[in-house]
Amino acid sequence: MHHTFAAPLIITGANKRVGLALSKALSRQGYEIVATYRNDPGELTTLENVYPIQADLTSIEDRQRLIDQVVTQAKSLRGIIHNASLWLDDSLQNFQTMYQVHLEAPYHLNQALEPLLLSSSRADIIHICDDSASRGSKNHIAYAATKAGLSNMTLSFAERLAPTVRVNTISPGLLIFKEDSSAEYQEATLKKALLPYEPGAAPIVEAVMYLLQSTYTTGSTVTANGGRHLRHSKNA
Ligand SMILES: NC(=O)C1=CN([C@@H]2O[C@H](COP(=O)(O)OP(=O)(O)OC[C@H]3O[C@@H](n4cnc5c(N)ncnc54)[C@H](OP(=O)(O)O)[C@@H]3O)[C@@H](O)[C@H]2O)C=CC1
Ligand SMILES: Nc1nc2c(c(=O)[nH]1)N=C([C@H](O)[C@@H](O)CO)CN2
Repeated sequence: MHHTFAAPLIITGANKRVGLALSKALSRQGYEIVATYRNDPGELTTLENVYPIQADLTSIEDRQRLIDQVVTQAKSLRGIIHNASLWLDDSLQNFQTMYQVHLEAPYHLNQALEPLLLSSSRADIIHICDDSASRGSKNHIAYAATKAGLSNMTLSFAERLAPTVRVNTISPGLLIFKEDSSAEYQEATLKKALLPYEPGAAPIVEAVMYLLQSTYTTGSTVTANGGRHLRHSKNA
């Protein structure tokens, strides 16, 4: 990245699915985007005002390289959207990996980039979590626990960085099925919400657009779960 930024937005895990939709929508709104990816930048290289940077967020060295690049080439920081994530089955190894991606990386980046965030006239940190953080998930215990930790960090960073930096959680239910998810799994999942359809990235894009322009919201959670939290007899 040899570009000098005024005040970019960092989006992690930006090369596919929700992260890519965010990069497209926000760059179209005029934001400069630093878009991190792990393996393949994909379409990111074709987007105007989007600057891909490779970083495996489980690696402290990769994260430090990302931080050093941003600090060197940006005058301030409009914000950080922590989207990168892995939805892994339960195992100790997977717990450690999701801890690194969902907790250690956001903590590391928020702390290290605090001076750049505070030098902005207005900055936002957005933690993309999961509805299961507030109710648990018997088949994804480690995933839900690490997402719950990320949601808790919203409270601490919101208090620490106010009023210049707003810090909020987005708590989605279903967004986009994995390509290999079965028809049976998809049917069962859709029935769990009052709004029984796969919404795609739109709930996140809508919530991010709201938060980036909000005047009085910090330390809060924007829930976009299709009513998943309500028990409803017809599909219970
Ligand atoms: N999809 C859904 O239905 C739901 C999603 N969410 C949350 O919404 C967000 C977006 O979801 P979705 O688009 O499905 O996410 P994905 O599972 O598609 O992954 C998002 C991105 O995270 C990146 N990533 C994974 N591990 C690492 C790593 N070690 N270092 C750097 N990047 C990494 C992936 O990169 P790579 O290309 O290398 O894999 C990918 O680009 C996530 O935070 C997710 O937890 C919450 C509820 C439901
Ligand atoms: N990083 C990811 N997190 C989650 C995903 C995903 O694909 N990547 N998917 C889900 C499920 O769709 C769930 O919301 C419904 O079964 C959860 N988190």
